[in-house]
Amino acid sequence: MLARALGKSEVDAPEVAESEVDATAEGETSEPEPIDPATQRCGFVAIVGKPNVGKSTLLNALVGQKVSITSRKAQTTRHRITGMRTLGPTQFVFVDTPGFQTRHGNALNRALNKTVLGAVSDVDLILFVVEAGHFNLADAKVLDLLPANVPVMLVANKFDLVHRRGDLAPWLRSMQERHPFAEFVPMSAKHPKDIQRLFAICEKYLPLQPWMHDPDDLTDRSERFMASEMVREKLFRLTGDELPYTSTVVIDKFEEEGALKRIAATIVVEREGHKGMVIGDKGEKLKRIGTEARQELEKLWDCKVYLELWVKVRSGWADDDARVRSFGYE
Ligand SMILES: Nc1nc2c(ncn2[C@@H]2O[C@H](COP(=O)(O)OP(=O)(O)OP(=O)(O)O)[C@@H](O)[C@H]2O)c(=O)[nH]1
Repeated sequence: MLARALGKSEVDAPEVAESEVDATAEGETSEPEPIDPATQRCGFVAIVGKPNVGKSTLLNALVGQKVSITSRKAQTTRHRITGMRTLGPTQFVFVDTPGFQTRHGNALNRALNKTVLGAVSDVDLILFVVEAGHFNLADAKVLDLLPANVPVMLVANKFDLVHRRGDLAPWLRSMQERHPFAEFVPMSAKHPKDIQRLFAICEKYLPLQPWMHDPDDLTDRSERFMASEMVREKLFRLTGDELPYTSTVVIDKFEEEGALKRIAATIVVEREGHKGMVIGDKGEKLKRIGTEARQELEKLWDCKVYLELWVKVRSGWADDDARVRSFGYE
């Protein structure tokens, strides 16, 4: 009840709606009553924001723990979907926005921004995530790119880090002047109660239409994609800020032998110096990236994984349109 705690009059923000959506475990009992298609809601929700504001944490919390259990279904919609969640009569389909890159105008950034713009232009709702109480040029650049015809909800995340909550009211008021936000939601992506409240607020923005996916589905991403994302996550987590975002991961081999998956992946970096950062002293960094990614994949798929990692330098790949495409960015 964070928005409520702040009070509508205090922040002069649009009313926060209550609804019957139940994101608790009881809401997902194994044999729920069938929902009449005439009362079903289904729609696309995009999560955008500058790096590090908590988008991934939020998405994982919204989709639930099983986000990474992949089905083998081919992509059937016009969006790149990262996850979905069906609660009560409503199916929330979350679409991928690979991060707005506003720093450089190279081919990779152009491709990413195009994908992002394509992804958000025809969704039903955009969650614009910022850190509660903060707004800088990087946030403004993302906000500037958002289409005018889609409702945008301001998610003021990391509310738990705001010590003087009264200070947030003037900040929220100043945010109202920046964009005609549909709602203001101070919250913490790490608090399940806030996630439940966010579902309830989002629900009414999704159109009344039959579900597009099985209510038990959580993602339609391939296992191959999940493997490259997992390596990428460990790569960036373990190299910190030193490694430029232009580094990427390519899956060279993905084979299944009974209960074993054999994966070979290449981490592609731009400079010889970056290669050293990834490999680390006596190869210790690369080994750790591999071990951590493998352990998580094993947990995810509940099977043995053999993961082989390579590092290659492809100088200037982020500036080369054809190469960007060859690495899977449209
Ligand atoms: N205290 C607090 N920390 C949070 C919250 N949400 C996310 N974080 C932390 O913020 C950091 C960044 O979170 P991510 O989810 O990786 O952020 P992101 O926006 O996806 O980042 P990029 O992938 O760089 O775009 C992580 O250390 C999270 O644990 C929150 O509500 N409260």
